[in-house]
Amino acid sequence: MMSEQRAQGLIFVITGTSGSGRKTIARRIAEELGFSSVVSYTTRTPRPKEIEGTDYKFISRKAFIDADIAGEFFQTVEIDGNFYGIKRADLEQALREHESIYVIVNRYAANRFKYEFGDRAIRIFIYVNKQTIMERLLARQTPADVVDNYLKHYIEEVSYRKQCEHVFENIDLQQTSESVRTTMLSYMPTPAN
Ligand SMILES: Nc1nc2c(ncn2[C@@H]2O[C@H](COP(=O)(O)OP(=O)(O)O)[C@@H](O)[C@H]2O)c(=O)[nH]1
Ligand SMILES: Nc1ncnc2c1ncn2[C@@H]1O[C@H](COP(=O)(O)OP(=O)(O)O)[C@@H](O)[C@H]1O
Repeated sequence: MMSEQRAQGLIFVITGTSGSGRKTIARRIAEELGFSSVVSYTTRTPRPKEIEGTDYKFISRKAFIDADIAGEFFQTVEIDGNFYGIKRADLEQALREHESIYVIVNRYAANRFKYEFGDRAIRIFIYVNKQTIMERLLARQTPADVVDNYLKHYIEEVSYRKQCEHVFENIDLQQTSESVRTTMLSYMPTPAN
């Protein structure tokens, strides 16, 4: 069964509470292990330091809606008036080209991945407590409205951990990255000696 999963490619679905370190951890590990990500499209305004194509593919509402009507999205969600979605073609291409891929999404997309891909979708839930998110974001001069948005969804987001295959509290970044990395590697074929 495991070899079938490998042959078809794995999807690490990184989810959890916003601001908990999902992007930071996923990117560190991906760089090390050579995993590729599928980047979501969004209609939200880019924040300072966000990079087109790396953080998101930023598009207009009209372009998003047109693509949605044309059936181009694997899934979409509306959060605080902004649309987010992963395109089917991007997902299919990534799965063709890479043995393992990852996505960073909220619970709606995580459920969708699980439903569609079953055992090939491994949900990794990363969280920290509300107070810590606030302290970390404020220490990095995150705009107050962004912090508010993150915290507003905390309760609904944190309860999803019970449904995920793996759950990590991100207290120490190095330690969490190591644990997530070990977990991901446990799904990968052992390299031949
Ligand atoms: N369902 C779904 N969620 C997404 C998608 N892309 C991003 N997200 C999640 O939606 C939320 C977007 O909130 P935002 O404030 O923009 O957070 P950030 O982009 O993680 O800093 C985050 O939890 C993302 O991980 C997607 O394509 N589908
Ligand atoms: N263990 C940690 N300790 C302190 N700061 C952290 C830790 N993990 C992540 N961060 C910081 O917290 C902020 C939010 O992380 P980010 O990866 O953007 O979260 P998410 O993708 O879950 O919204 C970033 O500024 C990041 O550098």
